Amino acid sequence: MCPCNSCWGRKPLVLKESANTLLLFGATGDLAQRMLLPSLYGLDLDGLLPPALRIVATARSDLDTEAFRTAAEGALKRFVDADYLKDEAVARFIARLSYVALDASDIAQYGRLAEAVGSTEKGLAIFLSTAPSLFKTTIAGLQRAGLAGDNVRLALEKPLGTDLASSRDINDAVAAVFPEERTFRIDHYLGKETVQNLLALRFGNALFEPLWNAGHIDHVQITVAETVGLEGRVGFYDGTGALRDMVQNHMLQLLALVAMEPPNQFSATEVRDEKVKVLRALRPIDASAVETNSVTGQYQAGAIGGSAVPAYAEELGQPSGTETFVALKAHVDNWRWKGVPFYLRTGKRLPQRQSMIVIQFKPVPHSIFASKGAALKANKLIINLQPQENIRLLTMAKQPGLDRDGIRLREVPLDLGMANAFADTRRRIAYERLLLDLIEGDPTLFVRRDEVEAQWEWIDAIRNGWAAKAMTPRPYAAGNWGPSAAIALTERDGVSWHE
Ligand SMILES: NC(=O)C1=CN([C@@H]2O[C@H](COP(=O)(O)OP(=O)(O)OC[C@H]3O[C@@H](n4cnc5c(N)ncnc54)[C@H](OP(=O)(O)O)[C@@H]3O)[C@@H](O)[C@H]2O)C=CC1
Ligand SMILES: O=C1O[C@H](COP(=O)(O)O)[C@@H](O)[C@H](O)[C@H]1O
Repeated sequence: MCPCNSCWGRKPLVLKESANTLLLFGATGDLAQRMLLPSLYGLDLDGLLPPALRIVATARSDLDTEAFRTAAEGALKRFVDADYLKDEAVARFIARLSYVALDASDIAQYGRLAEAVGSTEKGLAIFLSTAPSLFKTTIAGLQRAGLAGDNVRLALEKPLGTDLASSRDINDAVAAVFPEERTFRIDHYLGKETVQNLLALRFGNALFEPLWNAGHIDHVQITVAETVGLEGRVGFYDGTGALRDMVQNHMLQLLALVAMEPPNQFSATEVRDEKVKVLRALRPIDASAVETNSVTGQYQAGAIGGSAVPAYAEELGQPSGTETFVALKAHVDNWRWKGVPFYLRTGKRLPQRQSMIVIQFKPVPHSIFASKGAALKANKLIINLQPQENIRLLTMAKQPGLDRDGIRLREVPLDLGMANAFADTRRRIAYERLLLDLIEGDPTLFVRRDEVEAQWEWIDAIRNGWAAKAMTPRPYAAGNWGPSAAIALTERDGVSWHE
């Protein structure tokens, strides 16, 4: 912590030096192969990794360094766009890698890891891309092997618990060895370019902030729709469900970024202080509110893009009460957002992959065009996170022409998008930003303990409410936007989901 004795320990002591070793747990896993190794390669390609950085990979599989390097090269060939695979860059990256086979649950084996890592004096960044059930022993093993000292940072992948109690348990185990300023909790949505661009849009322009409140905004919609189903993560997903898999982390982070007050600077403490205030101001959706403010669903057999898709229970191999879809109507109880609903929805096997935030502004107070028969639509700001990354402001404009009987208006998008402005920039994987920040020691885009715990507190109330009201997921056919009750959730307020 900061030694200044005047900031109540809130100010992080930022470790300015880049780490010279990255220790990657779970290096043979899906996340490492699909995202982490390609991200590290991308950083290396662009000359962003410290020249001397070594990457020590570890997992249970009985491989040696040569075999791991071959597997890593295979992963790059599969998951990196061929345009960016340059022989020289691949060879340079692969040469950074070494591998140590280790059963992370056996604390006695960590000595071998310490040997491979060597001195931590010049900074060690550790990334746990393993199941959370391994976190406690891993942390104990690292400590015992001398891999947890002052120059060591620890990054943890989600899920950080399954409820507030288990999350506290993990956080306590981490905090016993790694102080908060050296703990980097990953939410990969914070690494997405458009998510960071949301902050630039809000706080880099004079235009939006004066309107960014209940006086001018009617409601906010946040949609994270996926076409994929279980993708082989049977045990994990069925024990988790959409609320805990997506809302607890990614969607609440998006909501917090939309709703937060301007931090006085773009730095870790200030940004996270503002986000946590929003999370704490979320009105609980408890047993008295779950039936009106939440809808859950589970996909049945259907079709997406013309291809037949089996039901969730069929993919799982047994009946289940787990929700694969959730829609919520949330409120942030503070002055800025008084009376403004935040509608959230996420689900698997929806018609298209689409993540977006829609800010629906209120209509103009009086239409001067009504007497001429022209209809006005209220402005809408649409922030597309994926698959397209762009920001559009829907505005009203005059339809060109000499209309004798009046004036015709139409809705036109003002494209504030990155697609055109940065057409020559390589689209980065979200983990590139996060891995670079971990290596360099900047925690701004990582989630602080109080944020995670505020998120869980809100989620636990919803789950307890569902249990108290014996709510079970409603069926929806794969390829639809969830059960019809999710449409009714907004239509009751005269609002339609933006599609
Ligand atoms: N995959 C994804 O898209 C996402 C994953 N996550 C989270 O990231 C973490 C990793 O996910 P993912 O890569 O998909 O999981 P996988 O099951 O594909 O990989 C798990 C990794 O952990 C290693 N491992 C398992 N048990 C041990 C052990 N006892 N000792 C040492 N290593 C062990 C495996 O090694 P080996 O194979 O050699 O046994 C493997 O490298 C999970 O917590 C997951 O929830 C979060 C967001 C997205
Ligand atoms: O964390 C998770 O995120 C993915 C969706 O990530 P995205 O970047 O592709 O939007 C989701 O599929 C997965 O279930 C969840 O665990």
